[in-house]
Amino acid sequence: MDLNDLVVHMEGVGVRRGDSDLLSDLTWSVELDERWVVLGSNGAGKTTMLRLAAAELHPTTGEVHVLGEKLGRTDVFELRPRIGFTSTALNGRVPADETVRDVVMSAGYAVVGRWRESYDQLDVRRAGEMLDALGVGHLAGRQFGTLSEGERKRTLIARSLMTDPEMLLLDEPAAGLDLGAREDLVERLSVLADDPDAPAMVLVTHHVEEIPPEFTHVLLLREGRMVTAGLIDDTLTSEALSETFGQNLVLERSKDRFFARRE
Ligand SMILES: Nc1ncnc2c1ncn2[C@@H]1O[C@H](COP(=O)(O)OP(=O)(O)OP(=O)(O)O)[C@@H](O)[C@H]1O
Repeated sequence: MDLNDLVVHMEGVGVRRGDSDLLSDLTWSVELDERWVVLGSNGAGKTTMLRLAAAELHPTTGEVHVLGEKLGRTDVFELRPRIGFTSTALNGRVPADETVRDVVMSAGYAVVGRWRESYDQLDVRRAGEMLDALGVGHLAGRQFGTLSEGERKRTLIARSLMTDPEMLLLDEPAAGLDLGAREDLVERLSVLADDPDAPAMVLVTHHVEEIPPEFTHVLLLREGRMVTAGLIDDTLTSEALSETFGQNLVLERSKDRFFARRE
C-alpha cells in the first residue's frame, strides 16, 4: 500500500529516554476508515505512541509517517491543525472562565486565510454543530470551569473536531467519569465511529469496558512493545489480554461490549 494512503505509519519505531526504552520496535499502520483502540497497563507506552501520531514527539529510531508526511522532514506546525488530539493534560490548560463555545472555537484559530467576519460566523455555527454532536450544545454559553468532568471531556472532543481533522486521537477520554457519564461517552464515540465522514480514530484506554462498539481494531501494548494488533473480533482474546496485563484474565463479550476480570 502507498504510504500516502495511510493516516499513520510507524516502522521499527523506538523512543528512548535516558536508559529506558519507552517504545521498542513498533510497526503499525492506521487507514482512513479504521477506528483503533490502544490497550495496555500503566506505563506501557500508550501516551508516548499517541504523541508520536500527534506529531508532538519524534522517534529515537525508526520512521513515523503522519498523514503522508515523514516526521523530521515536515513542518509539524502545518501538520498539527490536521490532527484532533484530546488528553487530560489539555483539560487543565483551559481557562475556567472561558465559555464552552470559545473553548471549541479557539481550536479553529490555527486555521488561517479566511476573512475575519465570515470566519467568526462560520466558526460559531461549526462550534455549535460539534457541541450538538457530542450532546453538550445546550452548554455553549456556560463557563468551562462550571462543567462536570463528563461535560468537559465531551467539550474537548468537540474542540478536537472543530478543525475537521483527518485523524482524531483520544487519550483516556473516559478516565475519571462516573458510570453514567462513561456510558454516555462510549455511546457518543460509537456514533461518531460509525459516521463514514468521521476522521480515522485512535483511542487509548486501560479498560476493555470503554471500547465503543463501532471501533474496528485493537493494539495491545506491554512495556513499550506490541503484544498483538489487528481486527478487534480476531485479536482481542482472554489470552492476548492476559499477556498484555501480566495476569490471568477472562474476557467476556455481551452483544457489542467487552468486560474483563481476573480468573
Ligand atoms: N521523559 C521521560 N523520561 C523517562 N521516562 C519517561 C519519560 N516520559 C515517560 N517516561 C516513562 O515511559 C513509560 C511510558 O509512559 P507513557 O505515558 O507512554 O505510558 P502510558 O501507557 O500512557 O501510561 P498510563 O496508562 O499510566 O498513562 C512510563 O514508565 C513513563 O514513566
